[in-house]
Amino acid sequence: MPNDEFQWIQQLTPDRHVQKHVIEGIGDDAAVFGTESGYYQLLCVDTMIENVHFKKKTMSPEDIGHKALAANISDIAAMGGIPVFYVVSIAVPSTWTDEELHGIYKGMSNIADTYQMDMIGGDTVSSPHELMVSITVYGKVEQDASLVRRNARPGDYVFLTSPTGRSAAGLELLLKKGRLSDFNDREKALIACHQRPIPHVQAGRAAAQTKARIALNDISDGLASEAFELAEASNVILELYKDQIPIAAELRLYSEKDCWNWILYGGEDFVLLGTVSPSDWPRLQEAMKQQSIETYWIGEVKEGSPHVMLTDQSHTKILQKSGYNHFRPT
Ligand SMILES: Nc1ncnc2c1ncn2[C@@H]1O[C@H](COP(=O)(O)OP(=O)(O)OP(=O)(O)O)[C@@H](O)[C@H]1O
Ligand SMILES: Cc1ncc(C[n+]2csc(CCOP(=O)(O)O)c2C)c(N)n1
Ligand SMILES: [Mg+2]
Ligand SMILES: [Mg+2]
Ligand SMILES: [Mg+2]
Repeated sequence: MPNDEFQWIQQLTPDRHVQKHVIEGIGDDAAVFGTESGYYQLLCVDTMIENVHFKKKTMSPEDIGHKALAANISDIAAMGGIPVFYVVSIAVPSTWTDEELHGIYKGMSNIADTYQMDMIGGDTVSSPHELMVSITVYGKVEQDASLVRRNARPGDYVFLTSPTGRSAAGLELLLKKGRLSDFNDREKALIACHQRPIPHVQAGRAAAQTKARIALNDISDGLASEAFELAEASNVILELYKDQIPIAAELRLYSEKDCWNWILYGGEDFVLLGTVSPSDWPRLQEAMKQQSIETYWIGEVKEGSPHVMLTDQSHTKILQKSGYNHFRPT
């Protein structure tokens, strides 16, 4: 732990901002920024805590910083937005070194640079046991775009912007062997999905730019759970076709049971799950393709009381809303 809170804050203060709307960044009682006309403002917060979201065994300090910000950027992506600023709250136990904390901030600033985001504030406290990092992200989206969860309608198609399940498979490898063990290239790819997820900002932007009625959600708690959230918010049924759900090449080696467990319930994929009308689907696919993003058609929206169904050949079963639940961790 650093030996002076205030010196530490001073040394992590950026000396310039990329975003021109910052009026006051770190150094006063609150950050001050202007807004742009024509945009709605987006605000979200997500928290990561040691032994729940990461362990020293599973993630390096830089991974922790990267993923904490990536998870928040992913929520902005799920609204079709552009991430702009962030503020960081960190609770630090005495066992974490200056160098490790520096690593966390380096992980954040590296991914922030990718999206030209500025850190404009935060809060620092000590913690008796575990490290916690909570990031609040501010973003913006054009006022004529609307990608809210309640947008799904019967007859819509259900799509995914990438296969799911790799992060959970990577986590299992890390929990078994630890991040400093030897892994083959396939395992390394799975581990990277867990440690350094890439938020689907370009996919969200492409969806927003179609101006179509699209419901969008990012996958943090698992495909089944997030599909259920779309169903509930829109008061519809989502029917997913098992043979249309993409299986990542890196997962094909594992047992059917493990593979489908990760795909449906694993979580922390940070890819996007959405619905769109059949008439807007070709336009959406084209907009995605122009950004070199593949979209996977995985099902249809049906009328009825909200739930998620998984159809395999002609056999249909109801998918439970299982996946990650903080009050019911497995
Ligand atoms: N403790 C809380 N107090 C107030 N609102 C909350 C609280 N926790 C969650 N919410 C709100 O509930 C909604 C769902 O939150 P949730 O955290 O499940 O979504 P998410 O951030 O997309 O998912 P995840 O946290 O799994 O990445 C959001 O609108 C969020 O702002
Ligand atoms: C050490 C360790 N054990 C378990 C997990 C799995 N995990 C933790 S939180 C979460 C859901 C997303 O979080 P949130 O809902 O807070 O966004 C998942 C899938 C992990 N990452 N590390
Ligand atoms: Mg959340
Ligand atoms: Mg989300
Ligand atoms: Mg969650």
